[in-house]
Amino acid sequence: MAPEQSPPGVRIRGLTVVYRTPAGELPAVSGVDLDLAPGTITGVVGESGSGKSTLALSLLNAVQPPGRIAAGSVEIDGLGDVVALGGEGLRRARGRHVGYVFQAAQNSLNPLKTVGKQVLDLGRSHGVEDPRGLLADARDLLGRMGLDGARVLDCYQHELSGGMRQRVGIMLALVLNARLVVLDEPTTALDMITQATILRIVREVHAERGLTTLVITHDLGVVAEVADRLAVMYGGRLAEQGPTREVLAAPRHPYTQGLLGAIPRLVGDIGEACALPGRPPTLAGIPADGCVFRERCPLRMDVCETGRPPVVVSGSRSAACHAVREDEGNRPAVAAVTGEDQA
Ligand SMILES: Nc1ncnc2c1ncn2[C@@H]1O[C@H](COP(=O)(O)OP(=O)(O)OP(=O)(O)O)[C@@H](O)[C@H]1O
Repeated sequence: MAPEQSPPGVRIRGLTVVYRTPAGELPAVSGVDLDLAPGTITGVVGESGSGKSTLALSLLNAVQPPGRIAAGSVEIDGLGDVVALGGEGLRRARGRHVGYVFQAAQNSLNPLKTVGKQVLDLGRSHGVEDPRGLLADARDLLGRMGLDGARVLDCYQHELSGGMRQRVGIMLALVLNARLVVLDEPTTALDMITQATILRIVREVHAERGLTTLVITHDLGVVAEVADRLAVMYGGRLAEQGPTREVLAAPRHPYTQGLLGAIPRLVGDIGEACALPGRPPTLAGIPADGCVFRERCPLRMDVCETGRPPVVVSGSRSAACHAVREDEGNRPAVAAVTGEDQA
C-alpha cells in the first residue's frame, strides 16, 4: 500500500561532482540546477558519459570514490539536503525515501537468492517489523505489473526474463514505499515490445502510487514516452530543460537539435537522419572554460571559447547557449544541426 503523504519535490542547486583521475579531480557534473516538481516524471537525457548516472547517484549522496560531491545541494522534501546527510540517516533514506533502479537492473539481482528472500533481506536491513506484510506488498506490486507475484517471489534470477527482472527491480525500489524513484536506463537491453511494457508500467506505477520520478536515459524516445519534463545533459552540464513536448517540438539548444536530428524516422526519407558529428568528450577532454559543446556545434562563435554560456530562461524552459536569445523563444539561428563538422 502506498503511504498517504504527498510526493516529494527535489531542488538541485549548483551541483558539482568530481572524479579523481591521474590528471587531478575533474568534474563529471558541473554546476547543475534542476528541480523535480512533486508528482512529475523528469527525464534526463544525453549521450554516454554526459554525467547522467553521476547526477542520479547524487540524489542519494551515493557517489562512490574516486568520486565526490564537491559543491552544491540536493534538497529533498522530508529529508533536507542529502549532501549533508551521512551514516545511518543516509542509509535509511535509501530505500525508504528514495528508491533506485540501477542501470542494468536486469542483471543486478543476487543470483543465489530467490526474489522473496531478497525482499526479506531488504526489509531486515531497514528494520521492517512485519516481513509477511512486506512480502504481501511485494506480491501485490508484482501483480500490479502483470506478473504472478507469488511465483516470482519463489524464483531465482535465472528463471526470469529480462523484462521480468526489470519489473522485480522496480518492485524492490518501491516496496519500502519510497516516493522518490530514480530509474537509470530502465529499458536498455530489452527488446522493443518489452521496452514498451516497462514504460507503460513506469507511467502507471508513478500515477497510482503518487511518485516523483527521475528517469535517466540516452534514448529520447523513452523520455518522449514517459516524461513530463526533459533535461538534456552534455559534458556534465545541463544544456536545455523544459516541458518534454515543447522541447521536442522546438528544441533551442544546438545539442538538443542534434540529438533529435540523429533519430532515424520510421517513415519518410531514412537518409534525413543525421548523426551528430564528433563524439562526446571524456572527462579529461571537457573544456574548463567556455561552452563544453562548442567542438561539435555548428553555431560556434568566438565567445563560446571563453564564456560559459548564460542560462537563458523563457517561461518554463531554459537553455544554456550563447546563440539562444530570450526574446527569440525558439531555436537559434539555424533551422537544424547539419551533419557537417564545422568545428
Ligand atoms: N569511477 C569513476 N572514475 C573516473 N571517472 C568516472 C567514474 N565514473 C564515471 N566517470 C566519468 O564521469 C563521466 C560521467 O559518467 P556517467 O556514468 O555519470 O555518465 P552517463 O551519462 O551516465 O553515461 P552512461 O550512459 O555511459 O552511464 C564520464 O566521463 C565517466 O567516464
